[in-house]
Amino acid sequence: MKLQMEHLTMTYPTGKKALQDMSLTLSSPQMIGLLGPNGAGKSTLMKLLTAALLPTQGSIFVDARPLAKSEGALKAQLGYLPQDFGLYEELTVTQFLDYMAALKGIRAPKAEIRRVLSDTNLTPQRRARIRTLSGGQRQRVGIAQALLGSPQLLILDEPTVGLDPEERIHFRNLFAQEAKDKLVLLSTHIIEDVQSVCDRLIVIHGGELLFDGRPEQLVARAQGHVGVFQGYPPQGISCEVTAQVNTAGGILCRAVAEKLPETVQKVEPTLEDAYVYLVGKEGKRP
Ligand SMILES: Nc1ncnc2c1ncn2[C@@H]1O[C@H](COP(=O)(O)OP(=O)(O)OP(=O)(O)O)[C@@H](O)[C@H]1O
Repeated sequence: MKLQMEHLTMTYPTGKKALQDMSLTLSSPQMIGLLGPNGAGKSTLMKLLTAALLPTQGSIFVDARPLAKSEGALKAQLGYLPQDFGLYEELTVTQFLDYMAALKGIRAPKAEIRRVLSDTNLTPQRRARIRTLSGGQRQRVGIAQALLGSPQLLILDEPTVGLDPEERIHFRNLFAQEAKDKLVLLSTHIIEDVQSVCDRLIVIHGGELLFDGRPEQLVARAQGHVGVFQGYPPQGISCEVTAQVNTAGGILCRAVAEKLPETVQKVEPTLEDAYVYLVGKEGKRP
């Protein structure tokens, strides 16, 4: 599957320009992490790709056909977890998945529901009413409905929100497994979610594309811009602290900056440092 976005612009009726002239091509199999600060335009991009919104300018092609002409075909291959999805509070988990399976036209729903319940560790809750579930369990129901029918395209808007660290690792591995033969696009604020599993990262900020490439290419951009300060960085140095630790010798701060003082010990950037460096630099742009 190939999704092409050409010069996509989305301006909401309020006048807010949420995406500006975005051109990207996504092809399967691949797991792509979509990163960006709050309000960057990640959900807007995902809504455009799932035809939940129409762009004000630009075009989307699905396997070289315009999205407007292939919407039915796209939806048949799509598993989508929106950021705010409505759950039917009075249904049990199985009833809800059964309903979603019917909407998706899945032929043997029972076996498929059993599979997604097991993949999302929800088998023990299968008979629980949705209103009785915890936040993390509700999120897993959302993921389960996206996985129904093994769609070729998975679009997951912040799938790990509300999940505990153990569950996050489980889902990270599950999505990576799915991406072996599918196209998986997931948005997140959590760098660890994309660190070891995504082949490709797309970073957007203020509706514009800041970076598109492999994680190690993003890391390379921050080389020479990450240092460790003994104590807090002195006043007057424009930098962003990405970590701090208490040691026997006092506090050590890890910070990224466009220009570090000569005396600071430079260290290898992590992906998180590189992301903070990229987004911070953009935020300071006049
Ligand atoms: N329906 C809407 N009407 C007007 N403006 C909107 C609408 N939806 C989103 N926006 C604005 O568009 C911009 C991009 O929003 P979007 O939800 O796509 O960002 P995001 O990257 O997903 O943010 P977050 O990480 O906080 O979920 C924001 O400034 C937001 O306030």
